[in-house]
Amino acid sequence: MAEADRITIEGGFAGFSLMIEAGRGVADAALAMLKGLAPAVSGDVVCLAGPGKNGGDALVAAEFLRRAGWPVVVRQLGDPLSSGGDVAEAFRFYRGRSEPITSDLPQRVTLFIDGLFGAGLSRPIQGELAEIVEAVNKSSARILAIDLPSGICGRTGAVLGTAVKADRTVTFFRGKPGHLLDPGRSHCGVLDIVQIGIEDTVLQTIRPTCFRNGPALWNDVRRRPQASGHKYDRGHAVVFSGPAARTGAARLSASAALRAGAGLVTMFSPPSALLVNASHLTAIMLKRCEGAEDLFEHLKDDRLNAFVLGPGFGVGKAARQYAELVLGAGRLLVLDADGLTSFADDPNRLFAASRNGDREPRPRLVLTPHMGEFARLFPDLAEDTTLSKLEKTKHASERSGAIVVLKGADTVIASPDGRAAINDTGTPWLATAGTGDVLTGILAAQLAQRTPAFEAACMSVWMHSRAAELFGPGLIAEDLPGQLPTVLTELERLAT
Ligand SMILES: NC(=O)C1=CN([C@@H]2O[C@H](COP(=O)(O)OP(=O)(O)OC[C@H]3O[C@@H](n4cnc5c(N)ncnc54)[C@H](O)[C@@H]3O)[C@@H](O)[C@H]2O)[C@@H](O)CC1
Ligand SMILES: Nc1ncnc2c1ncn2[C@@H]1O[C@H](COP(=O)(O)OP(=O)(O)O)[C@@H](O)[C@H]1O
Ligand SMILES: [K+]
Repeated sequence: MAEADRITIEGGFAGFSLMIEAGRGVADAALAMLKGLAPAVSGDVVCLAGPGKNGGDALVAAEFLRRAGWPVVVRQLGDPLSSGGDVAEAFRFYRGRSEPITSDLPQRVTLFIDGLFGAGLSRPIQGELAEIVEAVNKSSARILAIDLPSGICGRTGAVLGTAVKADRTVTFFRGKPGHLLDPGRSHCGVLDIVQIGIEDTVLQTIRPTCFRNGPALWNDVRRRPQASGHKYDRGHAVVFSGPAARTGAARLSASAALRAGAGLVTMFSPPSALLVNASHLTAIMLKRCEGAEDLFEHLKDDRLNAFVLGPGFGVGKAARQYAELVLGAGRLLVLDADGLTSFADDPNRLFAASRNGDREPRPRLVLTPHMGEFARLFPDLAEDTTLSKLEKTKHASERSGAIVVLKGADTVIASPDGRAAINDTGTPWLATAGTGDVLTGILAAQLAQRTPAFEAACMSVWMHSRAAELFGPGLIAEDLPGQLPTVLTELERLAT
């Protein structure tokens, strides 16, 4: 953002004009929150203004709200005139009441506007400032945060000391990692992104590598059936089944793979589980696979191009051997659950198989850990409290040469080439047994259709989340594949 700001100002746009536009955007969001209330009988709109430009934005917003007829009071931290520059100008722009800030907040407040700290937060909020933040959070008034809820780190989403819990946050130009990563995301409430005069062309200079996950990132490379195509054009996905008592996870994955667009899906099953799998499968094919030699034979069919290993598979030597064989044969592999845990004692063995001797590999391996599984493969990264979830995932991807999908409410997807995406869609109903297995199947389908692996992972996470949103409350893993046709229809509509 500092760079975006600099390029814009260098291009002839005054810094204070950016602040005016930012303050106007905040005032508009405030007016939307105040809609239906009458200024004459409402409590005050209290603008908390910090010492930096975040406070400057608050002062500008305060002036626009005052002009709109609202009873506004500014509670000021520090001396804005001594800050100089745009902040001093903002202070002169504001013509209303201003008092020094204390933890003794006004009694009748309709709305707090939090302009204490934004991108410039440089240390934890402590002492009386922490008391002020706690008092704001405890009040029954609604809270609108400027740029970031004060106390949230924009780079990591972490709470530094304590942080405002906003109902709504207005940020400028683009969202930042701290808006999308927990706990920052939950402190933001509804996120509004307002344009303040910074041109999109600045991105050509800045070349960002981190994105908010969404169709704009990948819908144009999404594969779809061609008019004259046949099923093999859409790839042949394979899911490894676990033993007789643990076959459900692999079937969830396989049915998702078929729904998500793989032309064919085959389950590779140990002999003990053939009967139970056979009694449940229809369009999905079934093959016996007992040990490395069997798999080696099967891999001679080079139409089998994308594999899922892990859901319900069991931890141990078989998983390690199968993963190495599949990668060694140049196939694409989604490794999940038990497949990941099987390499806990020797993650480097997995990373070597992932690179497969290539000097500049195109990733063929996708790892889909939740935080617990991630800690088994990357214990040092998991423990490092200085790293954000985004940074942990990026390091893990670089180290392993694989696409890493670190799951959770704020799933992060990273590629060894440095690109990363944060997903902020989906519902908490996804926190239910087996939804991760469904994700592996959706992913295998995209890989089978030869979508580049990073885009395949991003789109799969998004489709999975969208399926959950469409189903709504009461979701169980089995419900997700049935929503995929609607998700695909929506994506088709967006593409045309
Ligand atoms: N394109 C842009 O970059 C724009 C930025 N704008 C605003 O500018 C903000 C960034 O402004 P600044 O860089 O001035 O930073 P801030 O306004 O976020 O705060 C920086 C000030 O807070 C102090 N501070 C930081 N952490 C503290 C703590 N824990 N306790 C006490 N004091 C602390 C610092 O010493 C410094 O004086 C953005 O968040 C946004 O609201 C807008 O004016 C519009 C344009
Ligand atoms: N609170 C949440 N909000 C949104 N998505 C969630 C939430 N919790 C979990 N998920 C998603 O649900 C899935 C759970 O996968 P996983 O942990 O592997 O479970 P399982 O092994 O039971 O399938 C992941 O895709 C994850 O991102
Ligand atoms: K703020």
